[in-house]
Amino acid sequence: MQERLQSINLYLIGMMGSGKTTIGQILAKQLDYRFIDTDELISKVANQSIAEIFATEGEEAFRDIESQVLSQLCAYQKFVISTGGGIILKKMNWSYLRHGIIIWLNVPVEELYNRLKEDTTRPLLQHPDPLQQLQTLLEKRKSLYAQADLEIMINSGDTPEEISNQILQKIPSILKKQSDSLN
Ligand SMILES: Nc1ncnc2c1ncn2[C@@H]1O[C@H](COP(=O)(O)OP(=O)(O)O)[C@@H](O)[C@H]1O
Ligand SMILES: O=C(O)C1=C[C@@H](OP(=O)(O)O)[C@@H](O)[C@H](O)C1
Ligand SMILES: [Mg+2]
Repeated sequence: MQERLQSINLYLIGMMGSGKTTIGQILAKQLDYRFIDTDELISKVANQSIAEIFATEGEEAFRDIESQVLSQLCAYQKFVISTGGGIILKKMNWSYLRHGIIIWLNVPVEELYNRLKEDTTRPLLQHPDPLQQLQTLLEKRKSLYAQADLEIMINSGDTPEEISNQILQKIPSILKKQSDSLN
């Protein structure tokens, strides 16, 4: 599989709580790839948590840093890159994501809510009705996530290891599609 992948990066996209950060680390180990999480890198570069960046500089400033970080990452190879849920919002970001294989972790909104209801680190969920907020965000973003090369439908109860294995199983079909389109 590593040989067939030819060091191409894998980008995980999807809603907050879909497991991008968790599954990206497992997938990277399985592929002998390096792992990076855009949020983690942004936090390091800004020397602030994501919540602090939203509070002090606002979402737009965060989105600009997110784009810059992504633009630099696509120069590297052999990375699994877990993104933040809103990375798909900027059109420009798609030109960076398209350097690699884009994988959408599609998780039902009720499951996202169960995972994140006690979480205080996602500023967009600090809302009087977080379930409604997740539904609204997904409605706005769904057609963008659907532009991924691969959609992984996740049911509650699927473990991160199972999901990572499912991704590994499905990657060859994407590589085939890509090589067919070059012929
Ligand atoms: N397959 C899974 N089953 C159960 N809980 C999960 C699963 N994947 C992730 N989680 C949990 O959900 C929360 C959000 O996961 P995270 O990887 O941070 O998602 P994201 O990066 O997409 O926001 C974490 O508490 C994580 O442990
Ligand atoms: O969906 C979003 O707009 C966001 C998702 C977060 O990352 P995760 O998807 O890893 O939670 C983080 O980038 C920020 O809070 C904004
Ligand atoms: Mg994350």
